Amino acid sequence: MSKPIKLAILGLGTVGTGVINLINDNLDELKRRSGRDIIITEVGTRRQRDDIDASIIQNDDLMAVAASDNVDIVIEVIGGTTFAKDIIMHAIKHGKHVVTANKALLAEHGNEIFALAEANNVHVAYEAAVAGGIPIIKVMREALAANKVDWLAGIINGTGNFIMSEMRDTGRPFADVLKEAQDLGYAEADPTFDVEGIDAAHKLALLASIAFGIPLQFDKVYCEGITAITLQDVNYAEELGYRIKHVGFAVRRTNDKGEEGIELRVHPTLIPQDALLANVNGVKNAVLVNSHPLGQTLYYGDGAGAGATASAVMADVMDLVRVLGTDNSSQHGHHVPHLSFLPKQLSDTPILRAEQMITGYYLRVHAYDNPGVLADITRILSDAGINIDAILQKPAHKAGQVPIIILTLPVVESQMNLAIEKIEKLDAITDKVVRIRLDELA
Ligand SMILES: NC(=O)C1=CN([C@@H]2O[C@H](COP(=O)(O)OP(=O)(O)OC[C@H]3O[C@@H](n4cnc5c(N)ncnc54)[C@H](O)[C@@H]3O)[C@@H](O)[C@H]2O)C=CC1
Ligand SMILES: N[C@@H](CC=O)C(=O)O
Ligand code: NA
Repeated sequence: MSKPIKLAILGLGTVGTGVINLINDNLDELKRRSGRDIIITEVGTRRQRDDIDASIIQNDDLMAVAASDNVDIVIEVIGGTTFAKDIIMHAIKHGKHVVTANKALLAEHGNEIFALAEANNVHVAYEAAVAGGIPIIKVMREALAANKVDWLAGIINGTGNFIMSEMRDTGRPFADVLKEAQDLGYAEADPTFDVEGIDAAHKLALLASIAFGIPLQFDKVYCEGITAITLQDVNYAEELGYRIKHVGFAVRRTNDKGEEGIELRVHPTLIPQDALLANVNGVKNAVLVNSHPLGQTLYYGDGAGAGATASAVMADVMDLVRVLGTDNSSQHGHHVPHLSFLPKQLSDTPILRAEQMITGYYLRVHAYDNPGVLADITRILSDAGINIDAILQKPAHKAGQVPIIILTLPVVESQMNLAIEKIEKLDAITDKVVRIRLDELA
């Protein structure tokens, strides 16, 4: 019988505890699939825990655990981008394979971390970092490896989707639902990462790199969260046959000169109610990938939570167990490149600036119900070359002001900015124009 595979878990919060539970529950499955005993030898924890097996060494010196001779694979689930980075670099330098759920760290420092891993002939696996339990990294790096990806669109933050779904279905207040998402273990340590779209932007940066073969560029992802979305807009969108979802888009575009660019954006967006992504609710995530020649494929499941995330962590461990079991465990043998494409083959295709992005729009304009105001607004839009798809004028709600809802066809953002500036200067307009993107891609 081969030697057991020895794991260290750094951080015993939601995910770390989920991994211990999974191993206890499914030990037999793991062994029958890998042919090896998989044992946790050490954990890195701030406080001693009396609810874990006495054979596991508990250590508050995480650096020592990461370099221990008693460990083959280091699982980093402490989160954050400073200490977690030091510790992963330390583990790599000590020849350990690493499994991490830390999308913030990889989105911001992945280029450096992956390069160090390659130089040290070890792997950094990160299935849990994107869309929780959905095996999207494996799918994109392996199952779709023969395809050229044109675009992908995904609901990739469980907390945000849970909040949006609950608010729409029950009218519960934002803060109340966020608290529940935290209690369920879905939210980040700092939940502004969830509700301001930062977590989704981290995940989109990772997905885009493996989809298009570009270096990680989190700083170029356009990012809007869900905090400005009101129930009023949710309801108007529903009246018009749309649902508002927080979606990440990575889209390859070619301009009329044949130059390629990539749109990377996360934001709330209206999508048709009968679209698949419109019906992904609660903590579920979904990623829709359009690739050539396969066409569209959709991946769906729990995007957060202890069990789902532990499933992804342990799927990576199982892959590494197989690598460790081969004679040649180096990247030249059985290793799928970290970003799916060979490091020297990553391309410098530019990421488009926000003003160059193309989407449709939902506009909510508040105006005094004067004769001609609607004509003025539609003239400004048509002068800017913007096609209107639908208009809804609601009854006056305060002091003779009417909300006017306009849906437009796709337009370059810079054009829409100019049109909105002109609309806001009209005398009859009382408030800033509310704008939410609308995307038929999803
Ligand atoms: N909760 C979820 O559903 C998912 C979480 N993730 C990622 O997994 C990672 C962990 O997330 P959670 O388990 O939810 O967080 P958590 O906050 O529940 O757990 C983190 C644990 O690490 C410990 N820790 C932090 N710094 C430490 C240090 N210096 N020494 C010892 N212990 C330390 C904390 O005390 C805590 O117990 C994060 O990177 C997160 O983004 C990824 C996918 C899903
Ligand atoms: N906070 C994240 C956890 C999983 O990545 C989320 O809610 O999606
Ligand atoms: Na995943």
